[in-house]
Amino acid sequence: MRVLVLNAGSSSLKYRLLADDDTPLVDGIVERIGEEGGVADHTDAIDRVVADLTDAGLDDTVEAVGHRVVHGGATLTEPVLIDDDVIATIESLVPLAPLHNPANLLGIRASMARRPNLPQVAVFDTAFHATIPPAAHRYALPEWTFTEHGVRRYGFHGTSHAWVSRAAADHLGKPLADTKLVTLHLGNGASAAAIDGGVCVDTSMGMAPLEGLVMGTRSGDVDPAVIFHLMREDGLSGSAVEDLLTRQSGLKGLSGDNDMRTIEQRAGEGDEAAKLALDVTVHRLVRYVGAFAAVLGGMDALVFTAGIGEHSALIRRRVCERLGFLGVSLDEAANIAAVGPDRSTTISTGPTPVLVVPTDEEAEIAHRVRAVVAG
Ligand SMILES: Nc1ncnc2c1ncn2[C@@H]1O[C@H](COP(=O)(O)OP(=O)(O)O)[C@@H](O)[C@H]1O
Ligand SMILES: CC(=O)OP(=O)(O)O
Ligand SMILES: [Mg+2]
Repeated sequence: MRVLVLNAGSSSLKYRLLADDDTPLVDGIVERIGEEGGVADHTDAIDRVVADLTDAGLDDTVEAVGHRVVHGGATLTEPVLIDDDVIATIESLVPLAPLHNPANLLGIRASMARRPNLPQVAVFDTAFHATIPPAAHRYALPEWTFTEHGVRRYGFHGTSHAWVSRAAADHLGKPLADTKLVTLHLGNGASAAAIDGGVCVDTSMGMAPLEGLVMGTRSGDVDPAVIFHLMREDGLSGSAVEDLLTRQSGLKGLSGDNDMRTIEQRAGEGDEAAKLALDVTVHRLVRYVGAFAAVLGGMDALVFTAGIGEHSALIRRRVCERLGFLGVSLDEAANIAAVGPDRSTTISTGPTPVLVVPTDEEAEIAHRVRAVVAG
């Protein structure tokens, strides 16, 4: 079955048409959406996909469409055929994934309007994290916040964490069922996961894709007191604080730029704000790796993936340098050679392997789509 996959992230739209045997027939990415030098918004990005498929003469050959959907909430924990109820649920979760679910819905609606007779399947970032036990998914808040408002940790990037955990076990030559992994998905959004025997037991993102690591424009962890303080002292409204934490913070808040390539270049030229952005990013990563190694009771391997994880030798080096106590010993030649790989690479010679594993959310989504359509 030929599957078209639409993977809308906060800053990019990745798309791929996969043949029966997974060969990519059309493969593209629209980057820096809404930024200088990029297209204006996700609607323009979708137009680019349609044009690309049409130019290739393949638009009519699509047999099913797979949509990455970031937030599936408490009920959508498996890939599903999209109908009106599914759309309504995804829409109701927009406040919890404001940078993502609207883009995912745009893709779904555009695709359903153009091809109403094709099976359209939603694959959720949250699904892989549904196994996280209450000790890790509940916040220390009163029960009603959970029962009435679904306040809990959901976790994101699950499609990627699932894919790279299997690929990492393959690369190590170990059964996934016997492997404890910490996976770091470092893209524009970033999250860590603790995976025990293929089952996710903890992750750094929370109710929304806002908690945890430092991201392109998102703060990651902040003391909630910061929010009340700014509301009181600066008169910020709730939505102004939300905008501050989701769109004006992270790398962008610290340095003015949200693209890691630019920040690395500026830091290399001695720019203090860019250096601080790197320092805070690295420190937060080290903190989560240590915490998740403790959660797992030991780590068989550490995995780097996604845009920064796969391409930034600098971030990998700086994190690994601080993990000697966990059995990591960086192989710098392998680390540098791992830049831009299309296969997994080991970059630590210590007892604990560190792997660079290219993620493939599109392939993972296509497999899920075939399984749903096959029933
Ligand atoms: N060669 C590179 N060196 C450092 N960072 C890189 C490199 N290539 C891409 N990146 C970073 O990867 C991030 C985007 O990752 P990606 O996984 O594509 O994001 P998205 O969350 O939009 O899917 C950006 O911060 C970008 O600067
Ligand atoms: C959930 C999330 O943060 O996704 P992305 O990294 O693609 O923005
Ligand atoms: Mg992404």
